[in-house]
Amino acid sequence: MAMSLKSPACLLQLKKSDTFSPLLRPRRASFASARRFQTMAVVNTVSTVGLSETFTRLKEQGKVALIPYITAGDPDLSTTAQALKVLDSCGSDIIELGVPYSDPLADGPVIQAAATRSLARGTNFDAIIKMLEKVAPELSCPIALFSYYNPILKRGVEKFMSIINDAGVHGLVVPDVPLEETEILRKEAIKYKIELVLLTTPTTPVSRMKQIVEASEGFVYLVSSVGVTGARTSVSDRVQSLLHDIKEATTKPVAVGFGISKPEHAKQVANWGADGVIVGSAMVKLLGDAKSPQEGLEKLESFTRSLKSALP
Ligand SMILES: O=P(O)(O)OC[C@@H](O)[C@@H](O)c1c[nH]c2ccccc12
Repeated sequence: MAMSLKSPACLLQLKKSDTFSPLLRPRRASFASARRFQTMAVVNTVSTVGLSETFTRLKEQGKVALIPYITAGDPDLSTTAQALKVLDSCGSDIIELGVPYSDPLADGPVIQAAATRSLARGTNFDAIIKMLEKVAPELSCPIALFSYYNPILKRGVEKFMSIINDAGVHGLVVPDVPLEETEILRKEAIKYKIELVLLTTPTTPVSRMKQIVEASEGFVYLVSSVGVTGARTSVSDRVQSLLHDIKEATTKPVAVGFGISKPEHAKQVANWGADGVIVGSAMVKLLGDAKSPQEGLEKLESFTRSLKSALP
């Protein structure tokens, strides 16, 4: 669908969008969300498949997944809601939505600043969930929520999984959960049909990488470089050998993140055999630097399209 945010009609289109892509399947739902789903059915909601099925479908089509990350509530939650729709309608295959956290140790300055802005506006988990309950049924691509471990523990693992499942979330990425503690998360995630994505890095020993890929659901997150998130001028060519090693160990899809900020980076990583490409800081920067939310959304749209067109 040719989509531009130039005209207000576009936002109208976004609201009416009932993109029924071949990826759609009746969502698994708890009773509560099933009831909500039935009542919503009249308003052209779309339903999405989960992370691993998305990768399966893309692989059948010889395509590589584009996976943007944005921080919820930056610059505000209503812009986040629109950004999710823009990302969805401009070619994203999975969207990583970050829950802002006060101590984002693995994040570089761009995402740290986004989290600070969002928290300063009063963004909290309940408000994010409320927004998702409204927006998720209108998206044709699945959401993978991104949260640090502490907020999950504070709310209670089972409660957290149940809440995000009811809100229509399909996946969860927790960058700072030690592998030894993933068992608790995994058990509850499986119970609530949430795909728990685990991360492996360039310094992860092969034996530990094998445990991680074995336990990871949805896809394996390969962190491309040591350090924190943030756009790099180039993507380390070590990624090629890391992808090779992981693909020797598993048939699960592998998506690469960290530093990817240009279409040529995305193309390079796809050529090295990645099943998905994750872009965060570069997306977050567009929204954060924009003079207005509208300008941020327009820049997000054209950047997403440029990345998508660089991928098979
Ligand atoms: O920002 P980058 O360099 O494009 O990397 C993706 C990253 O933003 C996203 O996946 C993410 C956001 N916060 C994180 C913390 C740890 C690992 C990954 C992340």
